[in-house]
Amino acid sequence: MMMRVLEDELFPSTPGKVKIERTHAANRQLHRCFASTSTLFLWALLLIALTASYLSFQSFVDTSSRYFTASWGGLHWERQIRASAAVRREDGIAVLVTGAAGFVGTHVSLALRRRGDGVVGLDNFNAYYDPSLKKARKALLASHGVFVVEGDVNDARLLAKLFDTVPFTHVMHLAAQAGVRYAIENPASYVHSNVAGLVTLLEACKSADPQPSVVWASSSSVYGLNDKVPFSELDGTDRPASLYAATKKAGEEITHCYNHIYGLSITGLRFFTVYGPWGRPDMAYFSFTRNILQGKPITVFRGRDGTDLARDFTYIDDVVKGCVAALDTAEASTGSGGRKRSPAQYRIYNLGNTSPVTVPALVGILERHLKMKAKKNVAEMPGNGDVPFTHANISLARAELGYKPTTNLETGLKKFVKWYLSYYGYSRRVGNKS
Ligand SMILES: O=C(O)[C@H]1O[C@H](OP(=O)(O)OP(=O)(O)OC[C@H]2O[C@@H](n3ccc(=O)[nH]c3=O)[C@H](O)[C@@H]2O)[C@H](O)[C@@H](O)[C@H]1O
Repeated sequence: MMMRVLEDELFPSTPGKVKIERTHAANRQLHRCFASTSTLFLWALLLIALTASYLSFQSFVDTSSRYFTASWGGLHWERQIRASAAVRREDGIAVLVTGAAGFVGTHVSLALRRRGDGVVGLDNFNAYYDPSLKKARKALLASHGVFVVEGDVNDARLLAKLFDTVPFTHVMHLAAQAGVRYAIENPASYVHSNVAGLVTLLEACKSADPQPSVVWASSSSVYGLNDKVPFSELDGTDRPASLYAATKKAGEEITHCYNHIYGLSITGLRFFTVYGPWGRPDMAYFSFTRNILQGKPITVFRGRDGTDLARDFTYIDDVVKGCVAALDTAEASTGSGGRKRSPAQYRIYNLGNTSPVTVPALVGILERHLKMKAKKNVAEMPGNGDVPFTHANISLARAELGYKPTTNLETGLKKFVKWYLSYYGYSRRVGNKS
């Protein structure tokens, strides 16, 4: 029987049968084909479903990991931001302070908070210098009710979120890549923070509703190779001596552009070698103190012609008063929805001390306060961006901000040394670690 079937299939006896058998075979082929096509189709469906669920899982992981691992976002975070931004005095202001865990940022944030203004900090806690000092400043701010968001001014989404959460009246923009000589080692970091970061911040400010007034840190270094003293805001600033100076000068041009197009109220403050407690470890007065205490040598640079270098060292409390006065006198921005309604205020001020001191004199003061002698090496100023001297004319800041520095280098360094010894755990007998 089996043989018969096989024969019939292989050698059909009638043409009709052949036709029928052929039809059956074709059907079977077709059926197989359909069967395999539908299997394929099912597989394809399964694959698509798997891919889709994988992708949505990925996006779920991305989104949720942002909430679980990112340092910003979420309801609790928003509550902290709003609490920190809450204004506690009549006519108080709500200020976003960038670089809040930095030296000047910490002091300005504290001053604003103490008088009842709302303050939210932003800082990326980068490792340009010991981040543990920045964390300690953050803790100090937290103990005064100032919340510092960990994030970068280049993060446009974060900035948009901050402005969505709080209608800041002012931005105090102090986040920057500081330091004159480090630009030789890491030029890109200056462009990243001082140019790209500034533009990202200004973009956020111009789009914010209401637009905040912006006060930001420029630098005495924009005077560059100028030799007319004291440096006045009316002097030319087109001969920067370092990339740091060039990015600060670029900042002055960039802010002008946002003022002109979008009606942002802008105040640029040219800081002159600011020093004091909670200062920056990369600066000379700070690193000299550390080395003197540790019995290590310091290098004192000297001009090519043998002259001593000099700086218009400015004490932090004086600079803070200048910053706060700049915020208080800043007019409102005039734009909205990314468009200017009328011309907006654009100002630039020197915040210096008006009495330059040479670097060897600075060392002498430190030696007296530390009651220790420095092991000094003298070397010619390397050609890496330093300028021989700085000296501020502060008439404009005095007239328009009521800025009046009151702390000389002797007094200011005394306060700095006191803080340094206490912060780094030296006992009262200077030089001994407790
Ligand atoms: O006003 C500014 O806009 C800038 O001020 C500050 O720059 P500077 O005035 O260069 O301060 P700082 O490094 O303390 O050097 C002081 C002096 O010590 C000399 N110096 C320095 C180091 C050293 O080892 N030896 C030395 O002699 C050195 O040659 C100089 O003569 C800020 O850092 C900068 O971010 C910016 O804000």
